Amino acid sequence: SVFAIPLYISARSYVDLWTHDKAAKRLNATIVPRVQGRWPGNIDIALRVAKSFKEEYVFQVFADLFREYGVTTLNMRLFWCDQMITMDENVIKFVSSTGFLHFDKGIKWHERLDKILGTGLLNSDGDLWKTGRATARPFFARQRISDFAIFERTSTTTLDLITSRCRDGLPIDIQDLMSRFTLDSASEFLFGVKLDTLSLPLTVPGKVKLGPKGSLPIDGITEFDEFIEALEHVAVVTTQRSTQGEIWPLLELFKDRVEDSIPIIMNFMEPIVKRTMAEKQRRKDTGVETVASENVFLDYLASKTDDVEHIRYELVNYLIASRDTTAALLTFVVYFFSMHPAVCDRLRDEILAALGPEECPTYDTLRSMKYLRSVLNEALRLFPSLPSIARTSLDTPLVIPASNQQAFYFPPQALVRTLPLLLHRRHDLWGDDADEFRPERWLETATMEKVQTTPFMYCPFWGGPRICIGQEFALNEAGFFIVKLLQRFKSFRFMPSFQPVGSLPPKEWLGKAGRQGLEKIFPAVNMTLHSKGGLWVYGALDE
Ligand code: HEM
Repeated sequence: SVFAIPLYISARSYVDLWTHDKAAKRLNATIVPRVQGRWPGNIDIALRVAKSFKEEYVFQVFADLFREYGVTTLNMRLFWCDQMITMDENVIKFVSSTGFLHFDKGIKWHERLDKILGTGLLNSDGDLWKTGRATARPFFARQRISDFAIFERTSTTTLDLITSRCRDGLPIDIQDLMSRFTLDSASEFLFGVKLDTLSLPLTVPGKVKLGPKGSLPIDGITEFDEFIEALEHVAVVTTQRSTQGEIWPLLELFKDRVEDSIPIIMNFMEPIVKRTMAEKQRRKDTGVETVASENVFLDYLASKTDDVEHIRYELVNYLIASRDTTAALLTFVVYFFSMHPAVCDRLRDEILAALGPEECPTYDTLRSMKYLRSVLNEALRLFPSLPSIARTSLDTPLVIPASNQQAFYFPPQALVRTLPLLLHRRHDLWGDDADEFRPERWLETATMEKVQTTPFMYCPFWGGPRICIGQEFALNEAGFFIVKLLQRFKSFRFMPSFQPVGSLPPKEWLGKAGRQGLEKIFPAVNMTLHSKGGLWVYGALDE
């Protein structure tokens, strides 16, 4: 029986490949080039991917594989199963948009994430997704998300923290601060609760260690740190599971690695949801028909359903979807300010000309600031907060239009990992300066025309029916914060000596091709993109 297992796997794989080759021929389509590893099941490739995620520049392994095969879509065939990777704008268009109905998140996604994301929007498929999206859509209408009062409160607290550090002549971990800023803003918007994580003790310069994503205090953790650590641990484990492919359940045979984190996250949410449901009941008993607050997502959800568990999951989904993504965008913008002072100056000029040193932006002023939008676009181009988005094809084989007049055969139940990060850096689409941070490109007719005719060459918010529902909210939040930031600070200096040990890019990166040779930080992925060890910067006040 020991020999029967590998024999069965090899035979099944052989039959699969033969069937796919035949089907592709019948449909007059091309087989997606298959990676030829040295070990059975391409186990060497799986190990190479896992190692690269830990040690190399972000998605280096995928970029290398595309280069080695000279293509933009590849089948890695990990553990004898189809696993596509693509940075082809036409394939991404099909998966997200024109062929939307032929894909879902897939069984493997659900195995990895169901325990944490449950019935929430980010995690759902089919009718559950349709209902969740239709329920949430009116809430994200323009008039609700253009109320900037929350951003004003949280921005002021955040800026005061940077100011006080700066007056002491010390740097601050912007990534940590942005996570708190977006968590406090999101929690007010989503649950109507001021979590006020900005008022909890900050990490102290020089007294930090490398955490799962950013910096963690060397000594003692607070309840907030425990919650954040649990959220981050889940992100780390689920990302590792995706790189381990089919074998992750085997590696967790004796212990589910998110088992301890989930109760911490749920216990954090429990009292918030319970309070809202009790308030709903109280209002009902006294004959009040209206919701507690029109502008709070939890109240809105509670008016639509009594399913407490679903509401809890929905909140976790929105919290995860909104916090780290927007925090990543803001972190990378400040990183670029520190690397490109001229961009920071030009943006400051635009802001001060439009609003002076104090006035808060409105929805309309934000729209009118073209350079601000260019800076956000450019940061999301080079560092899309979600650098990889996966889908699985349903039960029918597909013919997918790809670039270069090709049509690819896609087998049923195949995982496809789309890679906006690599797509956004393709020289053939973005030009020879694709790896450079140059917001001016967004003001040039050539770029705008290209993006208009090839919209899927830029998709930081994904596309099609599942495009990010919080896109407007995120751009308003980020735009608002940057305006306030540059009204008070004139420049930022990256302070590598304060980064925790093991978080800086290795010396060998210097001079390497692409962004790898330019980077002063170590960009890494745990669900969302982040800077390993945080981003310690010193802000110079305009005084
Ligand atoms: C810069 C910030 C953001 C970026 C780059 C971003 C990007 C994305 C992307 C790429 C997706 C598609 C993911 C997938 O289908 O697997 C997505 C989905 C989603 N985003 Fe965002 N997002 C951001 C901010 C936000 C905010 C602020 C919220 C909520 C207030 C939010 C809520 C969601 C939700 C609920 C989904 C799932 C939508 C669905 O499946 O129908 N996002 N986001």
